[in-house]
Amino acid sequence: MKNTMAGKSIILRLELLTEQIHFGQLITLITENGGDVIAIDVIQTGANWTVRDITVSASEQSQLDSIVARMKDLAGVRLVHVSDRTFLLHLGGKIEMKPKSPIQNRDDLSRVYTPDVARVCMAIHEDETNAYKLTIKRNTVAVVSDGSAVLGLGNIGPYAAMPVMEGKAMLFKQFADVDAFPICLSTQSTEEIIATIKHLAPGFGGINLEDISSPRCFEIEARLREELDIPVFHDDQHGTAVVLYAGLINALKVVGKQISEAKVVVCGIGAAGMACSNILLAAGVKELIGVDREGALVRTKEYANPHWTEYAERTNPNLRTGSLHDVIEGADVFIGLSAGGLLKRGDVERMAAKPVVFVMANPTPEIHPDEIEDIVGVVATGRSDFPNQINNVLCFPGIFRAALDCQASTINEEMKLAASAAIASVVTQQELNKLYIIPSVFNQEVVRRIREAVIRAAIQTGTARRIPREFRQTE
Ligand SMILES: NC(=O)c1ccc[n+]([C@@H]2O[C@H](COP(=O)([O-])OP(=O)(O)OC[C@H]3O[C@@H](n4cnc5c(N)ncnc54)[C@H](O)[C@@H]3O)[C@@H](O)[C@H]2O)c1
Ligand SMILES: O=C(O)C[C@H](O)C(=O)O
Ligand SMILES: [Mg+2]
Repeated sequence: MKNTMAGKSIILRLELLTEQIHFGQLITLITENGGDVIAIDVIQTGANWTVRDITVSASEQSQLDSIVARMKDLAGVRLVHVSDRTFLLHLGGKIEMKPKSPIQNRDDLSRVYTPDVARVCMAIHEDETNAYKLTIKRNTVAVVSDGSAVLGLGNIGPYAAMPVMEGKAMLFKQFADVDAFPICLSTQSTEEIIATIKHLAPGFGGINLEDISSPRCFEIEARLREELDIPVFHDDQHGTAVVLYAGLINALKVVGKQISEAKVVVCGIGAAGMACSNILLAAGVKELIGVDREGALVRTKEYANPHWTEYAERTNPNLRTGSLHDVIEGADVFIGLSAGGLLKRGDVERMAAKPVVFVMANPTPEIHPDEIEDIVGVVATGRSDFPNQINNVLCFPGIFRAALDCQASTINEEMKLAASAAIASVVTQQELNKLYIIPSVFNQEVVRRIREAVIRAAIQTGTARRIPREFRQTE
């Protein structure tokens, strides 16, 4: 399994004093440290100095790191900056807003803006449901984070969370043509987050909560679901659960096990771990053990986190106690939604035969798949650079496409289960194998099937406020 991780080439901007350093010395330094010079661009030159961009690639990040470190020590060289393709893609942000039609003359101006726009405003004032017809609401989702649990990076704050939220907005647009706005809030107060989202809801057809740490995320979502009439969906909980269940349906087929007989250990009972556990219980898992920082969650213990106490009531029927290392013995399925590096090869060796190991912490999984590939039935991660990417990106574009198209008032359990089944169904029986349990996000069937299945579920459960044309005859 090859890890083709992005970022193995960098661009070094160097200011060189030409009397002190020869270009050949730089090339030697780069090649001696395992790098290849891909391109050299002259940016500026003076009488005895020059500024150049040198693009260097290497097979390992550590080689690039040592090239950068040694450059810094060279006399006559000033390292102006180092950028890589990933950073270049982020310069100035990743998305922009564009008008749908140009404003070319006064007539256009008076229609899109005052005075004519006033008639449209009044049409909405008279009937607020017209907002779905006459504003961006029908196709727009707010991706809202407080920066408190960004990927597996933790509480890095709202500014640092923006690249992830911009990325989600890109994915919404590319995969499902949903217009999404990244919104990062400078508060981590539950009440302030709830109030802020309620105040900004009028312009949106849905709210995608993202990377808000547990347990606050549970109350924030529950209150907003109650108080708003548009879908509120905490992606780290439900998007992850939908995709996890889709992956597990297919992984269990590969290893020939039944979900009702599988012993499942979930590590990290935060936002994602809680929702994934809930979907697994609903799907019929009987022996489910949650593990977090205090070891296996068990009802004979007291927890400061009331969600863990409630969780322990519903899980761990055999009252197993101890660390992850202790309770993983004999498990058929491991699901990691905690932090990088927590799982050891020795733990996987002690699982049942043909174990299913979903190590979904981002960006660093609980164990590197290469370390266990030879001893697992199926291994999956959350990343796009390994096979079997169990990532909520497979769910959120399609589920919101469906919710917007039928103006769903909420996204309920039936809609989520329909989405899981739709994702799993994209992989045919003939295609299914250890390295292909879940479709690629680039597979266009994914959004199409989720949309269809979820709209049907919304219509059947009465949350659809609009029946899209193609569903009208058949319902
Ligand atoms: N692949 C995906 O689609 C996907 C989706 C959501 C979250 N995730 C990943 O799952 C992880 C958790 O995300 P979240 O949103 O649930 O965050 P969270 O902060 O709500 O939950 C993380 C949980 O892991 C626990 N944890 C952390 N370190 C631990 C340790 N050493 N031992 C035991 N438990 C530990 C925490 O106590 C917490 O309960 C992150 O790495 C995130 O990137 C992946
Ligand atoms: O953003 C992702 O790649 C998945 C998920 O939302 C996460 O928080 O890790
Ligand atoms: Mg997330």
